[in-house]
Amino acid sequence: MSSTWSLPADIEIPVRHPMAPEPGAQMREHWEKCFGCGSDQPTGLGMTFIAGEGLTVEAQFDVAHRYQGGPGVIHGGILSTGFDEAMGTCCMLLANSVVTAHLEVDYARPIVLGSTLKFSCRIDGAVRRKVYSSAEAYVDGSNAPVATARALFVQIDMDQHFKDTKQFIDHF
Ligand SMILES: CCCCC/C=C\C/C=C\C/C=C\C/C=C\CCCC(=O)SCCNC(=O)CCNC(=O)[C@H](O)C(C)(C)COP(=O)(O)OP(=O)(O)OC[C@H]1O[C@@H](n2cnc3c(N)ncnc32)[C@H](O)[C@@H]1OP(=O)(O)O
Repeated sequence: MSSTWSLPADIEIPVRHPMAPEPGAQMREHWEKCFGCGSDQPTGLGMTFIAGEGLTVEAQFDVAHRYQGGPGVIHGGILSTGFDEAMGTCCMLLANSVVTAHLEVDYARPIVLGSTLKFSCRIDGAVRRKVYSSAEAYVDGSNAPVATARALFVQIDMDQHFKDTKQFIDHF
């Protein structure tokens, strides 16, 4: 796998928020209607997240048959959604609201339907509102990643960012 991705020279390691879940504790969903993590989104991925040490998060979901791309294997867009959600949730360790500005994925192996797909994610650093993250995906029983990803998230003001879609929101 190769990538042209590089981190900026002025990157700094941010501080994990003191109110972030303890290592080993579950990370909460950020929005119950979210396709990735939402408990009120029955057709979604139903991802779950465990806070790790430092600026890390472990995530997973089961690769249901409806996520099929080619015969018997996951759709690449579903895999990238999993990365997006897992790395975005990792940014919640900073207690910031973020959206994805850039996401890139290297697909190394096909992922068979019925697998449990696991993600190891970390925050690599931050510059101003920018939070850089990277992650690997694994399937059960393998130590070699089936895919890797890197992403840039940008901190937002929630009221401002969702000002034109408030009709979909009833609790913030
Ligand atoms: C729809 C789902 C929403 C989910 C999030 C909801 C709530 C958030 C709450 C908690 C978050 C927790 C967990 C998140 C979990 C899951 C993750 C799912 C997230 C998504 O799935 S979210 C949907 C897809 N996402 C978008 O819908 C974004 C559309 N977009 C924009 O809304 C703007 O584009 C924005 C806000 C990104 C920036 O706009 P802006 O005006 O605020 O700021 P600006 O442009 O100045 O950029 C500031 C600095 O970022 C650099 N920069 C920007 N873009 C770059 C790029 N592509 N490449 C390299 N650098 C980039 C600039 O160069 C500058 O850098 P510098 O500081 O060095 O000048």
